[in-house]
Amino acid sequence: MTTNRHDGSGGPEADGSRTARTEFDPRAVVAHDGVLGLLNTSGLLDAADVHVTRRLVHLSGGQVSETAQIGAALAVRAVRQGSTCLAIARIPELVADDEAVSAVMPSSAELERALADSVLVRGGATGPLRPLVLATSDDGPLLYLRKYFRQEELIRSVLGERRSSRPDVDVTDVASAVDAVFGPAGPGDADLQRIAAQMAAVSWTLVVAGGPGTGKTYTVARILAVLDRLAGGGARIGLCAPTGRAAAQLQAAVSADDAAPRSVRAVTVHSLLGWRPGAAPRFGQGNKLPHDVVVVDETSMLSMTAMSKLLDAVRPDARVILVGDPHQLASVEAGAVLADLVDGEDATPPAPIPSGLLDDGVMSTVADRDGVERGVVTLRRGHRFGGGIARVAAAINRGDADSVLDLVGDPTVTDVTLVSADDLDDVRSDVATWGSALRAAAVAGDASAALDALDGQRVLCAHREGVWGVQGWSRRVVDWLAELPDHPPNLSVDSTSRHAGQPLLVTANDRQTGTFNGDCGVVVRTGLASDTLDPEGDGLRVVFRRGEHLFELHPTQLADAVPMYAMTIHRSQGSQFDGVTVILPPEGSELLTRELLYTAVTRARQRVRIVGSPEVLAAAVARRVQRASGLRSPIRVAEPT
Ligand SMILES: Nc1ncnc2c1ncn2[C@@H]1O[C@H](COP(=O)(O)OP(=O)(O)OP(=O)(O)O)[C@@H](O)[C@H]1O
Repeated sequence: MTTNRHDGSGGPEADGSRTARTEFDPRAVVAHDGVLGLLNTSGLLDAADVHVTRRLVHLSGGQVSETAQIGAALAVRAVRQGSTCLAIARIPELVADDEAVSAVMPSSAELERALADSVLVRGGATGPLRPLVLATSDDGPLLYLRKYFRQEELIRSVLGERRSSRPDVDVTDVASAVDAVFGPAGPGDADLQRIAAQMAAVSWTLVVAGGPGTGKTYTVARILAVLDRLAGGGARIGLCAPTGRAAAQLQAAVSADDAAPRSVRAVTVHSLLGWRPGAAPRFGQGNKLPHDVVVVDETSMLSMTAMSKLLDAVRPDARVILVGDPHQLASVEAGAVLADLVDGEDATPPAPIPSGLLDDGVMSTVADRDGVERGVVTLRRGHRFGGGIARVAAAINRGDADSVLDLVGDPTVTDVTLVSADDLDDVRSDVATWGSALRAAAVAGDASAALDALDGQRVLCAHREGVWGVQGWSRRVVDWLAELPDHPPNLSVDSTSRHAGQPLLVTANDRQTGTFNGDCGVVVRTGLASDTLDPEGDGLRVVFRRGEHLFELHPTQLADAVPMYAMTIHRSQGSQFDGVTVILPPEGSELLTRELLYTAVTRARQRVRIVGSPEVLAAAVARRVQRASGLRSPIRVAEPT
């Protein structure tokens, strides 16, 4: 059984706040002297950043200036915060208006000079250890921990190599396979799903990007059918996703789509690679994966390390299709590879597209023609929701806070509203409607209706802890529900007893029961008898839905499940609900970013209520996750590596 940390907890500094450390703070370095100790006390560095830096300095065997040590510690910090490197030009952002930090922090130019001269970058007399790499890029100098530089290099070189040639296929065969799967094209039909399939046939690597409900899974099922036809049937297809839950959902979606080849099975990326904790993956450079096509779903959640292992393991003559929404939250580990690939600039141009593949007239109407030619097809037509949600989501992505505020305040836009935290009557009424529907269906033993009710509404919080986090809002929802006449009065947030209508969140992967971290189920009566669990557990079952399929478990089979009355936005990734209530904290926080807000709003199919102030909402739209990486533009390294 494994536990995925993808719940927004992210460790003690998960809210991104920087506060000065007291001596009892576990992130404080005990013997903190020197400039690193000072930066630790100020809250900029964690103990881990300081300890790793001291170790690197010790191993390098030479004198390392304080300035270079600051650079090393900031590079460690950058990885801890999700970047693959330190963007040295952005040092002033770290200083902000903190006087203590400003007094000791070198300028970007001083830092770059000190690093270029340092044994950490150049190597010392005692050995070849050079733990840091200094590179230049269009975004200014970048400082890497060597391990991450190597991973990025591998991704760059494998993708560059794959871009330089194309599979040897006949365009007339492609046209007939695409017609067979999609039906004949209409005149001037600029159908991006169809274009994605045409490009997949002639590309070693294709990115299929798009927001929720734009038909990514639908398109992948058809791409696989096209590729299978071109291979004469029997193409070996590896379908994978970063988490167990995403893989299970992908499997359910693909199985329900008649277009997809029947034999495909979705697994986690780790399982595809035979990658167990603490060991190297079974498949890699010297032992390539057998598949002809490898599809990665929810690629936005894939870390750079996992992407580098995957690309190392695919055969050069296997197609790779990366699918996902680049605007969503990135991996909890370092890297935002999908967003980098979608927005980045390639060092080498792609091999020419075979003539006759794409209709020139059709392509002249495609807005992002350059993207298509680079092998990045972005689907834009929403098939699931429209109206206000799509407009608000688009404005959030553009960083257009004024439009977001106009839309949420516009009385004609009824599907997205902003409500004040002092006026929660509507939210309370939504919760009551949700709870009563859940309870009624569960007491009647109607699993399908109970699961429909469960997904009818969800409270999503940016934070896990605190009054405005999952902790506080779960209590609030429970208090509201306990006052309803149809609910048991002894409801509790952390109850271990089960009752009909209780929503549950699974917190760990469990192969035996086929449940995954993040799955939500509901306790229903089986018709046998009681409302609460008796010692044998008879009378109640926990039901789950996977695609079209329902399954039930005895409550005692679920070792890792907790009552769920609210959840973090991180954990809601990959799920959809009819209505969503997004709780913003009263004060803006570093965690509250454009990506987080976009992810929350796009979980809803029909309506969104945002609880918070216009100021905090606008600040969230303006705050972008800036993960530094060298995959966005060509980079150069002065030192031999
Ligand atoms: N061209 C199409 N014609 C008809 N229905 C479509 C088409 N494209 C997508 N759909 C339908 O739209 C819905 C959303 O599609 P799909 O699940 O593939 O989107 P998605 O981008 O994978 O969404 P998510 O990111 O939320 O998983 C599905 O019911 C799908 O069958």
